[in-house]
Amino acid sequence: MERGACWCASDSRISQARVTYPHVCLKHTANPVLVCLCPQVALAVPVQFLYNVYLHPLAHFPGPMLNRGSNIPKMIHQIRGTVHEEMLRLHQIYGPVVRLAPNELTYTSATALKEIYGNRGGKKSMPPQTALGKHDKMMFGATAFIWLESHAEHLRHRKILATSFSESSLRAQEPIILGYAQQLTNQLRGRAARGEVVDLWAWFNYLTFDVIGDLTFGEPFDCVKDGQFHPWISFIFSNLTNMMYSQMIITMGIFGTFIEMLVPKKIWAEAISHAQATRDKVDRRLARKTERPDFVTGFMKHINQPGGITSNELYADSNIFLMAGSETSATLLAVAVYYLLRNPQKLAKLQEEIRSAFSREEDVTFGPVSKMPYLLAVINESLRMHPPLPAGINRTVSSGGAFIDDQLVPEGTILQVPHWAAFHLEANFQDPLVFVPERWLEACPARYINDNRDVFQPFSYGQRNCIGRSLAYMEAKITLARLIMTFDMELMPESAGWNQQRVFLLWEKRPLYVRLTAR
Ligand code: HEM
Repeated sequence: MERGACWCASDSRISQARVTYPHVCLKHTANPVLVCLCPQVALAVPVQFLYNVYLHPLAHFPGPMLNRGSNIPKMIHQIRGTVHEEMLRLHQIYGPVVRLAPNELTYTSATALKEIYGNRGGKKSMPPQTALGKHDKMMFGATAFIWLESHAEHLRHRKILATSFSESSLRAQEPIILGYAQQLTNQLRGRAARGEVVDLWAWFNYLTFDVIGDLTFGEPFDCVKDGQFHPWISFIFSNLTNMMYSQMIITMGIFGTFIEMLVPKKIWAEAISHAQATRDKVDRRLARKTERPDFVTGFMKHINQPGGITSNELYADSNIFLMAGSETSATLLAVAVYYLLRNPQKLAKLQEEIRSAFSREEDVTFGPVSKMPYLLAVINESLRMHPPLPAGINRTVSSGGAFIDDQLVPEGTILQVPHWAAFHLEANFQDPLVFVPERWLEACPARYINDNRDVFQPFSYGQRNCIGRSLAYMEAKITLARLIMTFDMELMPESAGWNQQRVFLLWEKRPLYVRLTAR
């Protein structure tokens, strides 16, 4: 194609240009393309905007005019990492339902939460945004169960995988968790003895990644032992950020496809080599005949059996275990430590509960810690203050539409209950910005008695809620109790505002600097 020539000039030029699109377009023909498209775009954009604001089926839902007309305001906040704060601000102004973007509504009521994520009393449940899993097939030959649109298919996976997350499986897995928790305190004891300040955010990630890696693949990643991140973790982190961009691209429709074509080849190559490494690890685990109680032991007999799951499906599901089960749990632990160190009276209460119950760290096991009310209250309040998935999970209204809080929402609308915003609204929680574990105690102070506990679903709700919820509580209780048992902790001044983080699907990763003193 000649430099400066227009694609619209002839059909053959169009097809030629499309074949070599990324190079031709970016280096030589960007201006002519824009020249050709400009009049149409210039006309289409305001027409679409006016349609969205005044004639769209969601036109009567409240929200700022710019959000009602265009995806751009939401995207700006997503790119800046402030979408969670923006959703809180909008709900404070407009109430429990807000039109965040032309085709998106966000809700903060418990009734809406049940309708959006729940089983809807026999009506068709709402599927997740399945397009996010569209690259799974290319990487693993199957889509991970979390993205499956069909509820029947999701349920087939879920029933089989759930055997590895049952109470009895958890009890069998406890020694693996205890082993890593012990390794963590040993490592930290060494650093405390040398007077080093440690980044507990990183150490919690080492721990949770080791635990989930070991339970998924039956072999260690040795992050805690080596005191450093495994390259696998950086891939997961960058993959999560990519998912946020994918989500944005999907909402852009045809423009999204255009943008997707510009993704550098290096990113695809990295994703494919990561997928290969996942497959190799799963294959090694399947070839190993062991009764060690990891996830695979629980569902081994269903793999490649009629009505079971195929090994391709297992590759994709294993990838999800790693992504869903490591960073989320590390966030919870880091948040709990941060808020305890900022609130010495609450820390003292927890120290009293734990230190009066045990005389040695080795005695801190799940049985006794699962009966500690203040420890549970601290964990729940940490999940409220800083939910690991701050922006909520999207669902799409299925055929026939849905009645939510007495209003009809048409088919195809994207919905969510944004966790951070819902948990920080004064309409839902008294003193929402204050860390008050007592609100979760049975003997709840009168001031907090009317808190809207039903909207507090940090692990989501319904058939697709978090399968690893009990595992996450177990890991958090054991690790936190062992830390409190073993060390006194002091927050370093450079981490004083650690909770002020941006959100890119998950929270921005920032070091949590703490000085530990062994007791
Ligand atoms: C504090 C820690 C955690 C939090 C806050 C959390 C939260 C969530 C949320 C909000 C969902 C979305 C459910 C939905 O789509 O409605 C989810 C799904 C999921 N989580 Fe977790 N999670 C945590 C820990 C874990 C752990 C330890 C695992 C262990 C492997 C895990 C595995 C999964 C899986 C596999 C799904 C998909 C479930 C499905 O589609 O049926 N999560 N989690």
